[in-house]
Amino acid sequence: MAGGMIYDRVALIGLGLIAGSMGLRIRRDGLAREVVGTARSAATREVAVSLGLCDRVTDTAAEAVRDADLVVLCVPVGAMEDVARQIAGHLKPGATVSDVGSVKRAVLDAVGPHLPETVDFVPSHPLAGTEHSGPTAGFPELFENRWCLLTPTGDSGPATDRLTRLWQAMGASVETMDPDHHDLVLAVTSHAPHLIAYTMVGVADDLRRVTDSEVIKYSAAGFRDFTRIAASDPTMWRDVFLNNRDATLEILGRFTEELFALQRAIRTGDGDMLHDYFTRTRAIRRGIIEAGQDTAAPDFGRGKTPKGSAA
Ligand SMILES: NC(=O)c1ccc[n+]([C@@H]2O[C@H](COP(=O)([O-])OP(=O)(O)OC[C@H]3O[C@@H](n4cnc5c(N)ncnc54)[C@H](O)[C@@H]3O)[C@@H](O)[C@H]2O)c1
Ligand SMILES: O=C(O)C(=O)C[C@]1(C(=O)O)C=C[C@@H](O)C=C1
Repeated sequence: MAGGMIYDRVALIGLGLIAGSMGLRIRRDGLAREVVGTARSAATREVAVSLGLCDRVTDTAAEAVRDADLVVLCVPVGAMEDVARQIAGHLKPGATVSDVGSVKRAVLDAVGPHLPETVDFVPSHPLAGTEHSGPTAGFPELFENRWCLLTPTGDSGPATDRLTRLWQAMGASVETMDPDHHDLVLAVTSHAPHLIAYTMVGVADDLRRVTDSEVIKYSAAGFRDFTRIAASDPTMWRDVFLNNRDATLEILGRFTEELFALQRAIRTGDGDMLHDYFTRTRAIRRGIIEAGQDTAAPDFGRGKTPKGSAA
């Protein structure tokens, strides 16, 4: 469904999974008159144009943001400051600058100080992704039925409203949130789970010598899901952990305590404890489904075929 034109010119910096999905959706539904993209490598820029992720590409970020009324930084969290420095002197007065980083406080602190007072900075985080990265990974339905969290600070009401309309037109439900609170919530729901998946797949890899290829051959569904998550982009996830250190360490501390309690129950044969624990966690899953938030069907994104649509 077309959402009508919301911006005149949108500039996407870094042409990977998220920027690609935004560009395809914005162009498909006419949400901007023009989408300009830029990436460091000429090969990525060429692929982006050939796939229609943007109308045109520029060699530098400084050129891409010229006359753009929305600029979205779609690079790994650790690269945001460098990009902010490159674009700062070239932004159109009155423009909105946003980003899609998975961590919000560190990006706010890294980008904010470089931006002129004539622009509004409205950070965003679409809670949508896959384990694939790069310009070929994007698809226009990525944000459909997903949350997008905005963490504006200061006086950016009209800019936030307009950006909200864009994310909604791309299929997302939008909420605003305090950046530190965002980082704590995401440490629980995304960052720690990714680290646990990385660890579990690492353990299986260590065991390979003992089990030969059985770990892969007899991979059950739970472990397969872990391997999908653990196949995510290494640069992106390195930057997430380095930039959401305190919240992630806080959650991992709690995780370790719970793990020890379960370990003890197994060792002492405390079946009641295990049963009670698993009953509690099952209720949480059922609550998510009843709230209609189980949009992350296992195949969604993998085959780039949204739930319910024909392959
Ligand atoms: N993948 C996900 O599941 C997901 C979900 C939500 C948000 N995010 C966030 O979105 C951002 C982009 O992630 P993605 O999945 O699209 O990644 P991606 O790897 O698909 O794309 C990142 C792009 O940034 C470019 N890039 C990397 N380092 C750069 C640098 N130093 N300077 C300029 N460009 C650079 C890469 O070449 C690539 O074009 C990240 O901040 C990530 O935390 C990712
Ligand atoms: O489905 C996936 O592959 C994801 O991991 C996406 C996911 C997540 O849900 O944790 C990963 C990182 C983001 O910042 C947002 C979404």
